Amino acid sequence: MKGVERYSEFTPLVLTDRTWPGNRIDTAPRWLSTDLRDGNQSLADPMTPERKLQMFELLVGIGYKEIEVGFPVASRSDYDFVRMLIERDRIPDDVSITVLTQARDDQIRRTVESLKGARRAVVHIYNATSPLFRRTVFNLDRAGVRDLAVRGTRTMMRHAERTLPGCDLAYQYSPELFNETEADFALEVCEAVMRVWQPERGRGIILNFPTTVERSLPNVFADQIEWLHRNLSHREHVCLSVHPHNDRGTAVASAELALLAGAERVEGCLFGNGERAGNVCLVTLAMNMYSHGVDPGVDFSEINAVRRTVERCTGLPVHPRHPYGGDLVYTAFSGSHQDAIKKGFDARARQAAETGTPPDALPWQVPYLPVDPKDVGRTYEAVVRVNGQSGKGGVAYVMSAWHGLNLPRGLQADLSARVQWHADAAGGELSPNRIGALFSEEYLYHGEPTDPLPVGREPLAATLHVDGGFEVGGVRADAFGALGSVLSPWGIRVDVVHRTGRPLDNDELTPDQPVRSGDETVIYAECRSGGAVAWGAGIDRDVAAAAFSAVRAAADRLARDGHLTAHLAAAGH
Ligand SMILES: CC(=O)SCCNC(=O)CCNC(=O)[C@H](O)C(C)(C)COP(=O)(O)OP(=O)(O)OC[C@H]1O[C@@H](n2cnc3c(N)ncnc32)[C@H](O)[C@@H]1OP(=O)(O)O
Ligand SMILES: CC(C)C(=O)C(=O)O
Ligand SMILES: [Mg+2]
Repeated sequence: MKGVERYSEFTPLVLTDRTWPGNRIDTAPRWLSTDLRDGNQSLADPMTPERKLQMFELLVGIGYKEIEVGFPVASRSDYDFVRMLIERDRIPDDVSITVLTQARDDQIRRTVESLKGARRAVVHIYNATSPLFRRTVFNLDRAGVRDLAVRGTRTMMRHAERTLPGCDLAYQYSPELFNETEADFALEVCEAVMRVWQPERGRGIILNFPTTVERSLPNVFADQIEWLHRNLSHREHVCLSVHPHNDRGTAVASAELALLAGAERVEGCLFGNGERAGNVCLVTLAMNMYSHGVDPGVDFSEINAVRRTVERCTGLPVHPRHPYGGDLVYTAFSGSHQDAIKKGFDARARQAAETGTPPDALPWQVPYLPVDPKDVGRTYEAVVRVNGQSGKGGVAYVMSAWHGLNLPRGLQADLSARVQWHADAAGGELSPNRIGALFSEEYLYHGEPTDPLPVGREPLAATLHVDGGFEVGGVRADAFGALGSVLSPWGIRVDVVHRTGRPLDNDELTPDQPVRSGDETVIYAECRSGGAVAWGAGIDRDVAAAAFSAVRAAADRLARDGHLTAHLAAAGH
């Protein structure tokens, strides 16, 4: 690509004895949501006070205990929002709010004032430390930039002592552009800040290391974090926090590798809102942990509701492919995915029946679905959607999940071919209702139950597949004999009776016009005559009527194709 020569490789810190690759994430970190600060400051139309409050309440409801609520000196409304939370007592006792300020005396004073009356709070000061910013933004050398941080910390402490008596106040410092700062200088600034703050038991400090503009591979960031983790003094009183941005699309990986490397706290936004390509997505991080069996300590069991509120507050849509929360992330359109998903659900139903364990209590092992959609409040119906790329597994899934019908394998293939033809012709997706209607048109008998069978030239033999138990004449009968006797007056030879699989749980059926409505017996008839094969289905509370309808539907199809027997005529039908 033209212009590539204007860019240079990022020069990584060389840490040859790194240990983080062998570590595991087995507990949740401290989370901080910066939706109301970094998220908000990146919006063309910042949130109104009402939306900020909705967002704040959403975050509290999800379980976040540390929430950055704004940059009070940025605007009157930012300041007033902080005041409103405090004065109207909207902050739960176990939640700590954070406010951000530049390392400038006037700003710090006003920021501290915004917290008057708060029971618990964090003042967060930042200044850039990287060579580019030292040169371009501040026109200061290393010592000058270090002094900005030191002076800011002093100003904050002095002012807080007078202004915030009785507030359980914590301090956070961020060397902005940490990832582009020489490691020794980032450490020097943090150590200088700590000499002022004097961390000790009960008086910790949060040192927050941002990839303000993500520039390197995540493993490089992890090396930087492990180096700090080893070299920071007062380590037991330092909460080592990270604040990844997503400019290279690897913010989640940066955060996760940083946790392996010693980070204890992560700052980010829901669905990755935030400056440019966003802050790290807190939903993805939490759900990645959850899907490994680690409780993230925050609750996304109603992910659609969370998404709707975030979209309303930010005015930004969540992408349909966004991990865990997008509209399409639990949906397969393609045949081989659908086949595997259906088999996974079938295996789960079998395992539940065999072990007497409720399906929800079984370990989650369904192909192509990294988490159980129900765990985030999504449904099973949408995991399969059918278009021209779908196969028989997908069609069978729709018939089972939406219509309560477990089609035998041969019928799955037969219906699938028809569905595919229609999907291709229509050029898009076929809805479950459309597939149900197709099934009904193709395989159900819609005439009078007493209509005679059509007359053909060859004998008619039927293999019957029965879904649901049945009785004949009030007696629970042997399936083969019973159905044989039901159909023999019609001159139909019943070869074999199979049982099809158990339908999915009824609560997985939607009330939206399913083909099967209740406790009927369903019989599928695979009828052969003169080498031709056709399928029919019958659904009825009366097993004889179901069997007749199924065979009759199949016979109609054979007759249309000219294959039915003279022997039916000879039998008087
Ligand atoms: C990576 C991040 O997300 S950082 C957070 C960014 N968020 C925001 O900036 C949102 C809120 N900001 C604002 O509303 C405004 O920028 C204000 C109110 C904070 C400050 O406004 P102003 O003083 O009018 O202007 P501005 O932001 O351009 O200030 C730039 C000055 O601050 C200095 N400065 C910038 N950042 C810092 C910092 N962290 N610490 C100390 N000084 C800083 C600059 O060097 C510059 O100084 P100069 O005027 O001597 O050249
Ligand atoms: C204020 C700091 C932490 C920040 O948002 C960043 O560097 O991205
Ligand atoms: Mg940021």
